[in-house]
Order: sequence, then C-alpha cells, then structure tokens
Amino acid sequence: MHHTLELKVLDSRFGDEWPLPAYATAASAGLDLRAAVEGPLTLAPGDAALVPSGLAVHIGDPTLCAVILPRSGLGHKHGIVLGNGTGLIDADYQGPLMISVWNRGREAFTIEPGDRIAQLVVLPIVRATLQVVDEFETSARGTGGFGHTGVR
Ligand SMILES: O=c1ccn([C@H]2C[C@H](O)[C@@H](COP(=O)(O)OP(=O)(O)OP(=O)(O)O)O2)c(=O)[nH]1
Ligand SMILES: [Mg+2]
Repeated sequence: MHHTLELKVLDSRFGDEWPLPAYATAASAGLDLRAAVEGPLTLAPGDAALVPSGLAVHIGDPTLCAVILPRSGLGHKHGIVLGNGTGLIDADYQGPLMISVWNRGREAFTIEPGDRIAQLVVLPIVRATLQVVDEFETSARGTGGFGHTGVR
C-alpha cells in the first residue's frame, strides 16, 4: 500500500542541517523522527520528556493512522523508549508531531538536536461499528486468555 503523506516543516533545521524523514531501505516500514530540541537534553533514569519532532503530518484518510514506535537499538541498548508506550497519530490530527521519550534504563542518556529517536509507521485501520449482543457465537477459545493455552 502507498499513501502520500502531507507534511509541514515546523523547524527550519530540516532541509538545511537535517534531511526530511526518509525510508532507510526499499522495504523499511518506519520513517525515523528526529529530536527537534534546541540543545542537548539529558534524561535521568526514569525521566520522560515531550520532544517536538519539528514536523506536522496530516494523514487525512480515515482508513489509515500512524504510530510512533521506539527504535530498537535505542530501546534495547539504552532504555530509550516512549513514555506513552506507542504514540497513535489520528488521521485527522494536524498539530505538531510530538514524541514522548522515556528513559526506562538505569543510566542517564543525552539526546542531541537532530538525533533520530523514534520512528513513524503508517498503518491501515479498520473502524468498527459496535453491535450490542447478549451472547457471542461459541468460539474455540471462549473466555480463555492470559496464558490459558500454557507455555509449551
Ligand atoms: O506520541 C504521540 C501521540 C499522540 N500525538 C498526537 C496525535 C494524536 O492524534 C493526538 C491525540 O493522541 P491520543 O488520542 O493518543 O491522546 P489523548 O490523550 O487521547 O488526547 P486527545 O484527547 O486529544 O485525543 O496527539 C502525538 O503527537 N504524539
Ligand atoms: Mg484520544
């Protein structure tokens, strides 16, 4: 699937010091997002900060959304993940794209202006109509969950 994503550049360092987000390889799913901070930002262990990406996107199409995900290297090696777990960007959102950065690690971590700190993934969405029923048609799983099928 392909979608043309409208993008507003909010930080003039894009196009000059920093390239616009781009897919790193022909089959990459994520566009890396940069920290559009004014100066170095040090996150102590446990701290979170709302970091501007310097960009706004308007997805428009309600059958799409975008998610902000951690970068695996930063998350695994340095404990730099997202304060909101995953960021969900609605198709009708037109405001600045913000990144909640959380240091879940045991050491302080410094983010420099322009560092690629997270990634944006555009995804298809199914919007559901809720239908209230008294009983569900029986399924193989039924109400079993939370490990009820065991480990091995
Ligand atoms: O990491 C994120 C998550 C969300 N957003 C923006 C886009 C999204 O469409 C909007 C609302 O997000 P969400 O619905 O998750 O937050 P909320 O706390 O429910 O706010 P609202 O009441 O505005 O929906 O905030 C970001 O910029 N970054
Ligand atoms: Mg909401």
